[in-house]
Amino acid sequence: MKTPVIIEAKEIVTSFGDNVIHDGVSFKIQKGEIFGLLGGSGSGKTTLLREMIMLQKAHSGEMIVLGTNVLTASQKTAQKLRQRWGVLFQFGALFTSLTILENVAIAMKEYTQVPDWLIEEASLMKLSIVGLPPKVATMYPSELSGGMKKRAGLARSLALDPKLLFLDEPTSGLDPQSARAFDELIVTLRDTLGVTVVMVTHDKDTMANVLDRFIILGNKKVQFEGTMELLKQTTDEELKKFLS
Ligand SMILES: Nc1ncnc2c1ncn2[C@@H]1O[C@H](COP(=O)(O)OP(=O)(O)OP(=O)(O)O)[C@@H](O)[C@H]1O
Repeated sequence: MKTPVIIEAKEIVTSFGDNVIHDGVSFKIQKGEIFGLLGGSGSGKTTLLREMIMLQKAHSGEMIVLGTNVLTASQKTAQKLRQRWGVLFQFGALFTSLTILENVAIAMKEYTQVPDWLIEEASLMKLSIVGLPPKVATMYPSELSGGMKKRAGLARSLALDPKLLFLDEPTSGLDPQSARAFDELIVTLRDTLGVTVVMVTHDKDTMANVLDRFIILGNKKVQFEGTMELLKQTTDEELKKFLS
């Protein structure tokens, strides 16, 4: 049976004024994979991710996410769609004046009619899924280490039980040990919750150990799409840089 496609980018063109960032970018992300957006600095990885989650609009092409072309989606469709994915931005962005439990509970409070006691239970469960102990619930972001903050951010992105997760540079700013532990957590989440994960990363270890497939952006186009095994066979000197 063919694996369903969760995201398909077709001939995406993006420009900021005269500055063309993507000029005909196409790729597919399949259900259940951990997919990477790679490329040199300024190649347009984050912009592509922002286009998938409707924070930015491509100039032309199609960006089909969970069956909807997000470039032409109505406001109502867009609002519903946003509840079907979770996002963890590079700088975590936890609300500093709220406890960790309150941070995790925000989306549930806003988008569901679930009673408060159940939201609290569910939030504690999300914390446990990402490997944080219950005592963290009453703490504030400033009291947590970088790795714990990332985990709390991840717990928050899981609040509405999304089947799709977007992560922007998830291991940046973490020490090597925390970064590898976070990598393992991503794989565990995919294996246990069945989420599809899309991430921007520069991290060579993440690339080798976590990603099932990835694209490499360069010269405004997709220079490579496939697995690490496939990349190892490349003779292209520019692409080889992603192996070392
Ligand atoms: N809102 C914006 N207005 C103007 N230019 C922008 C905007 N957002 C991004 N750019 C430009 O688009 C290009 C791609 O940026 P983007 O952040 O997507 O690259 P990236 O591959 O994620 O880079 P990095 O790895 O350095 O984070 C850059 O040249 C950037 O300056």
